Formats: sequence, C-alpha cells, structure tokens
Amino acid sequence: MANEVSTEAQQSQAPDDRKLWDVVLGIYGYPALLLAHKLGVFPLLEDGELSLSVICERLNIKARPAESILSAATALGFLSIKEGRYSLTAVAEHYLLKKNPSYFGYMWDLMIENDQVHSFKSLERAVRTDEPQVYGGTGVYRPEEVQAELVRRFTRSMYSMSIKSAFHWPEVLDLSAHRIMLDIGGSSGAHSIGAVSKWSNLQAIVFDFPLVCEIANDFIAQHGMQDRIRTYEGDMWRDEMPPADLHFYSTVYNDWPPEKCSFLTAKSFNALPSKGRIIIHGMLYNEDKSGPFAAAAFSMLMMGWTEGKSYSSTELSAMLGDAGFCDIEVRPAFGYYSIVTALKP
Ligand SMILES: C[S@@+](CC[C@H](N)C(=O)[O-])C[C@H]1O[C@@H](n2cnc3c(N)ncnc32)[C@H](O)[C@@H]1O
Repeated sequence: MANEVSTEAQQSQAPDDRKLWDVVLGIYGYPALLLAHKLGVFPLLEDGELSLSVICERLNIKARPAESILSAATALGFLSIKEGRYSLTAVAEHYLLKKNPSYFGYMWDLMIENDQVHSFKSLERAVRTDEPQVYGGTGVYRPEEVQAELVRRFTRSMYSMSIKSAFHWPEVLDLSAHRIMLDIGGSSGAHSIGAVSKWSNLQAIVFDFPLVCEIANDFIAQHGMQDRIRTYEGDMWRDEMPPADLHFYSTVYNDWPPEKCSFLTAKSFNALPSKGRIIIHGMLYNEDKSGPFAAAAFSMLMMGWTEGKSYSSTELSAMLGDAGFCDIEVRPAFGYYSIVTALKP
C-alpha cells in the first residue's frame, strides 16, 4: 500500500510528456508547411481570405488533408482563421510571396528538393560516418562543371535566406571608417547589397567560385549596385584575397571544421591592414552549448550538408584572439543571427 502511494506521488510530480510528443509531432507538423508552400497555399491567399472549401477546390485536394495542412500553418503562425476563412499572417505575406523582396521560399525549395538529406537514415549515416550526405555524399561545394544547375539553385536559396538579415546587421555596427568590404564566400552577394545600401562610404567585393560570381552579378544588377559591388573569382583556400579593409563571412564558418576556420581567420588577419575589421555573421550557440535550439538544429543541418557545425561566440572570439585580432565584440543581429567582430591592431 505504502509503495502504491509513493508511486502515485512520484507520478504526480513527474513532468508531463509534451517534450516527447514535440519530437514526434515536429516530424509530421513542420513538413506540412513545406507542403503548403509547394501546393501554393500562400499565393492563393495573396488577394484575401478564403474558406476551406474554396481552398480545396482551387488546390484540387480533399478537405481532410487541406484541413491538416492549414491547421498546422495556422498553429505555427503563417495563417490566421476567422469565421472559417483563412488569411495570411504578416510573416507569410512578407516571406512566402514571391513578389516580395524578402521571399524565403527558395530556401524551403532547397529543403524540399534535397529531402533525402534530412531523412532519418541519411542523418544517421552523417552522424555515424561524420560525412555530409548531400548530392549523393559528394558535399555541397563540388566542382562546378558537374553541378551548374545545383549551384544556381543553391545560390538562389542563399539569397532567399540572407537578403532580409543582410539589411539588418549593417545597422548594428559603425562601418563609417571602412572603404572596401570583402564578402568571402559571399554567394549571391546579398550581404554586400545590404552593407553598401546602408553605408555610402562602402564598396564591396563578393569573393566566390566563378559560376557563383556570375549568378551574384545578376542579383547585384537587380539591385542596381553594379558600380558599388564587384565580384572576384577565387578559391579562399588557395588564392590571395583582393585588398579590402573589412572582411565579412556570413554562414561560412559553420561550413567548416575548427582548423579550417582558424586558417581563414589567420588569412584574413594577414590580408587586412591595421584597423581593418573582420565580421563573422551566423547562428551561434550560447557559451555552454545548452542552446539555443536554432543553433543546435543548424548544426544538424550542417551535418547533412557540410564538414562544419555551429560555433559559440566564445569559440569564435577565441579564434579571433588567437589570430591576433583585438576589440572583439559579440552583438545580436537579425532573428536567430549574431555577429562577432574584431579589429586588427
Ligand atoms: C553557405 S554559403 C554562404 C552564403 C553567403 N555568405 C550568405 O550568407 O548568404 C557558402 C559560400 O561559400 C562559397 N565557397 C565554398 N568554398 C569556397 C572556396 N573554396 N572559395 C570561395 N568560396 C567558397 C560557396 O560557393 C558558397 O557560395
């Protein structure tokens, strides 16, 4: 009897099981958003609210699946429902309509087109072998000639994930002392576009592989920035960096293991003039890597796609200090992003 009472008491003190359910439900719930995107739910609601039956008719799907997808999208804040009619929330309007400049959909497309990379089996293989699984295990940055179309899609998705944050971080730092920003692994050039838009003193150079530079030139032209931003074709492991007094890396350190990040840090230190600045922009772990979840999940994304992982601001600061940089600072940036920045003495 005493035993039964203590078991009951323990039970009532036990945490509930929602965290366990969150894992199971996340596996099914989040893909509902990718499906809504692929089916065209968001542009369908562009002109105003619609009822379930109209949405079913327009998308040619039945009520049961439509309701599941729409409820998931509503629960996660992409749709709202009022008197049985669904409409876009501000976040869906801003990021999921192609006509808007902050369109994020190409990043979701990259996840959909490469869904085998985040299958359980593939992630298990990545964890057991410590090898990326994307593009048949060849890694994301393969020789360009065999993957021109993949590079195009990848670069478009980088633009899509970066263009909004690119206009934010230049607001949190004073860059008035700098003249030329070298955007290393700059991809679409989104961050160069954001930086020169804010700072009229600044010119930028996007440093990346030749085909990526070609694609970046299109994005730069779309923003009318050809006289402020140019591209420079090169390999950051082998080639000398063109002169600049500001080195910028966004979502680049997390592609590589610590020794390669230290190599890049030292290379930047040597290339920069005195008072030159380095900025590392990315999603960072907190000090003891207990979170945030975004940085931990991003690290898993890197397991599937690259040789890299998420770093903490402490780790990046140590790399910068070891290379000789001083005045190291960490600042929050847009959404889940932060920047770590430092000066060459
Ligand atoms: C994850 S993307 C970063 C995109 C961009 N910085 C942003 O935040 O939007 C990494 C970029 O690094 C480039 N990259 C990879 N290896 C490189 C190398 N050896 N030399 C130059 N660029 C490289 C890739 O082509 C790609 O454009």
